[in-house]
Amino acid sequence: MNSKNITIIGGGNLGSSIAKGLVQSGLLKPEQITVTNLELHLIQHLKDEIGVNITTNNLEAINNSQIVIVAVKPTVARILLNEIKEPLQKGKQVLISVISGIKIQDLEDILVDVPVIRAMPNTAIAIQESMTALSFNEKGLEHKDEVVEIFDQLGATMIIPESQMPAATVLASCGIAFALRFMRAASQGGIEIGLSSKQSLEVAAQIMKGASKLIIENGTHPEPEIDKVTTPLGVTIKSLNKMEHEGFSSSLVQGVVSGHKKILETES
Ligand SMILES: NC(=O)C1=CN([C@@H]2O[C@H](COP(=O)(O)OP(=O)(O)OC[C@H]3O[C@@H](n4cnc5c(N)ncnc54)[C@H](OP(=O)(O)O)[C@@H]3O)[C@@H](O)[C@H]2O)C=CC1
Ligand SMILES: O=C(O)[C@@H]1CCC=N1
Repeated sequence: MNSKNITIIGGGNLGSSIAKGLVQSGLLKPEQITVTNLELHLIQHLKDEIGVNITTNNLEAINNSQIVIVAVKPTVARILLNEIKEPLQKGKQVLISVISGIKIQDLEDILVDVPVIRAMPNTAIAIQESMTALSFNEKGLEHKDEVVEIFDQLGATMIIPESQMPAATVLASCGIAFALRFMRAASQGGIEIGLSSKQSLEVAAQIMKGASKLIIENGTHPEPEIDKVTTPLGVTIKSLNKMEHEGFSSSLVQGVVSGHKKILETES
């Protein structure tokens, strides 16, 4: 990896987060990373804060790179891919698409004979804590090790068949927003029972970190961990039962399924 350059096309929410994570990881030097955008002033902060190259010239950036990450909105994806297909087909750069709802076949229809990987990360990639799902086309598989090496530096990585990509999009990528909404709701509850807004948020963030680490580091399931907290006749079970009466788990499951239906419509 040390000698390769990466271009990120589309320095928006996710593209900028990927650039930040890459620099923080130390896997590449900032000068090996180029971020492009339609308007340079919108990504000037990346040059100022993390020292990566910035440009509006997609073709030049691609020609100077071996790995190209495309992070534009689905609505402009096809136009963009048609604009950049020539240098990609000539140079055989590895193309990593984080665009949701655009299948490998759609990418291959435009980019003939190019190694293609679909990656579905979340914005915690900026701090190397993403959950990233990866699917490869046949040529992309030749680059599996180096692509996994990159995303392993940026959090946890899961290789999945592309048929699971809609599910991974909802749970891994949208899921960080679901978790943050839980955090906000918990902290609002905290304020109502007497903690300051600052205290509430600090507590809510730390309980989520603690809960995550318990599961990730111990390899256990949430339910036995919940059992350890629920004292008979106690406070926790009173709160949990009220939450469940109000549809807590059910609303989360339905929300996830609803997002899945939406992405399946896009991918069909
Ligand atoms: N945000 C997230 O958490 C996640 C997003 N994704 C996917 O990643 C993609 C990007 O999402 P997100 O970062 O939120 O979107 P943003 O709109 O924040 O970022 C996309 C950026 O690409 C720029 N852009 C558009 N056209 C071009 C072009 N031709 N050349 C260079 N840059 C261009 C846009 O500029 P302008 O605004 O001026 O149009 C914008 O700054 C989407 O396809 C999304 O589905 C996947 C997983 C998680
Ligand atoms: O909301 C969206 O459509 C994108 C895809 C995954 C996360 N954000």
